[in-house]
Amino acid sequence: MKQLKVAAAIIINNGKILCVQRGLNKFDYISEKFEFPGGKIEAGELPSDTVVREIHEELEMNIAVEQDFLTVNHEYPDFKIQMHSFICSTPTRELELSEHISFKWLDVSELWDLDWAAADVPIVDKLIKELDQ
Ligand SMILES: Nc1nc2c([nH]c(=O)n2[C@H]2C[C@H](O)[C@@H](COP(=O)(O)OP(=O)(O)OP(=O)(O)O)O2)c(=O)[nH]1
Repeated sequence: MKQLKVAAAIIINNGKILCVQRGLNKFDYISEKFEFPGGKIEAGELPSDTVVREIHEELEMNIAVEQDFLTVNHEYPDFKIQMHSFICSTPTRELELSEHISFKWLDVSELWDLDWAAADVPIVDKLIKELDQ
């Protein structure tokens, strides 16, 4: 089975977390799901560099990586992913959507209002455990 290596950014600005929605996809289990922005790690690239590059490409946003958060291994029906996630900061909430169909800036307590890609569920759980007080 194909194994993807992905890096994703949990971008926090004034306590709100950026959540982005994927468009229609050939795999119904990721189609229109919410996720953290990011993408595939290129050969020789550090995962923390992947998130800075991808967030600039996809959202025209400049972020700073603050800390390693969680690495998730998830098996979808057609492929496996290993996803590294990082807590990141950004000086402004300005962004330009190019690959996603919507976005929301949410408090951690609101994260479960969204329909997340399955691989993101452990990240959302950990954010709620660590940040919701
Ligand atoms: N970026 C990102 N991808 C995620 C998350 N959760 C999750 O299951 N994925 C999956 C969806 C994709 O299959 C893969 C990420 O690859 P990608 O962003 O390059 O997406 P893609 O397959 O649409 O891209 P491409 O082949 O068109 O370049 O990981 C997440 O939180 N962020």
